[in-house]
Amino acid sequence: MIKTLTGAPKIGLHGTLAVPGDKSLSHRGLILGAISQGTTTLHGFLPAADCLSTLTALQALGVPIHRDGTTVTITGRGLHGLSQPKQPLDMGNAGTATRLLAGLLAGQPFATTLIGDASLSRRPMERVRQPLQAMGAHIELTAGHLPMRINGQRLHGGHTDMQVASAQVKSALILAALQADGPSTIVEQLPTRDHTERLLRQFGGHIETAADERTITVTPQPQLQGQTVQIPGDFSSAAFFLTAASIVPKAHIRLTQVGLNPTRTGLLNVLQRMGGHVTVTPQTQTTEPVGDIEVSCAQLHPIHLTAADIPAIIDELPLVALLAATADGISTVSGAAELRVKETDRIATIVTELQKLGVVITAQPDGFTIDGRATWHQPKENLDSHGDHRIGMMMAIAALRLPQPTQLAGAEAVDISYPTFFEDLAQLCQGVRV
Ligand SMILES: O=C(O)C1=C[C@@H](OP(=O)(O)O)[C@@H](O)[C@H](O)C1
Ligand SMILES: C=C(OP(=O)(O)O)C(=O)O
Repeated sequence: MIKTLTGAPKIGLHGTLAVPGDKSLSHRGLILGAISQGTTTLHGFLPAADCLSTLTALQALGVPIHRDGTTVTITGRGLHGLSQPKQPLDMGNAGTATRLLAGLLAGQPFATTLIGDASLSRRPMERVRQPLQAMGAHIELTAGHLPMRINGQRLHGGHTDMQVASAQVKSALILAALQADGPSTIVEQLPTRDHTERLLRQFGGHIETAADERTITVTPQPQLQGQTVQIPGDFSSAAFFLTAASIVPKAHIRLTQVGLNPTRTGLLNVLQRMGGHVTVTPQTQTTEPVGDIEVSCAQLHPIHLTAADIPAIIDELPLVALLAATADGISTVSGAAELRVKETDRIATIVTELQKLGVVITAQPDGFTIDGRATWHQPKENLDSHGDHRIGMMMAIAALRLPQPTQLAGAEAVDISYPTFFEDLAQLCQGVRV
């Protein structure tokens, strides 16, 4: 689908917005609800394609799930109550769903096959197969990719040193460890988002994180109890508007009830370091920290990010590139080779798309260099999401700096994580001043 983007809003961006629920927490709430006893209710669920892939897969595993808008009710089947699906589970575009379910299904007493769309079928799955195999799992891949055939086994607890900084792999190992015959220790290279750990504790699981924030111990065979979960707004969705308000002249917006888990909010630190105008007002914390964020336009300065910065900003790196493309100097991002194995090779797609606007950006194997001092121009061809939701939304924000309208090809990709993105953006473009 080609979408016309209207170009720079004359009055800037204004107003107050509550972005939809968190994608990572929506996946996890469904999965933990499915393997608990009793009813789980998710409020603020994200009804986007990725999370609906998880919902449908769990229904095919015999879990009764009812959705009414953003409220989801799950009748838990317990850790041992899933049943063999009649067909392969189609995970669509969702990397998180695939990796997490691989960990869960590795310990179930039946065989399952996971398949996905063309993008997901190119993404690496050896990263979950290898450590799960060390716990006794039997998983066959197709040249390292989907289709994935999982022959469920009795799993063994043990020690895993993770080879990649990935919350998806960590969460797969935690879900496997719940079903193992003894305790498991998982050591991360760098701390990654800890939603699985926090939510599992809420459901009654026994999981401990050491003071180094990288060593996790899981005690198996818990009696998980269904919960009521309030899912906060997705920081990664809010990030598009944090960026927009920072780079669009006269902008001033407020985003409410946003998840502020510190393992996710690297973009706030980046904006502060770049000279952005951001104010955070925390609310009462439950399982996850939540708060409001106010942001207005500022002249940004260059930034240099390295490997240790990356996990807390992994999905926001396209936006870091956009911010850097307006800064008054040269910015660098390194240690971000993981970008190459997301929905697209995001280093390549960021560079291709921003170059269409005259941005001076060079790809490196593990990041990029951007000189923000170049003058932008209207693109000579359509902007393109390349089928990647975050690239499409980043370019829609970039287009707010252009004097004339532009066209975005593949705009339907936003449905993967933010189906109402264009409506919410239009609301801020016409917004009431805060
Ligand atoms: O665990 C999660 O919910 C996610 C983890 C990240 O992937 P990796 O952990 O593989 O980097 C992130 O890119 C993805 O959007 C969601
Ligand atoms: C990488 C992402 O998601 P996933 O890995 O779940 O496909 C994303 O949402 O940017």
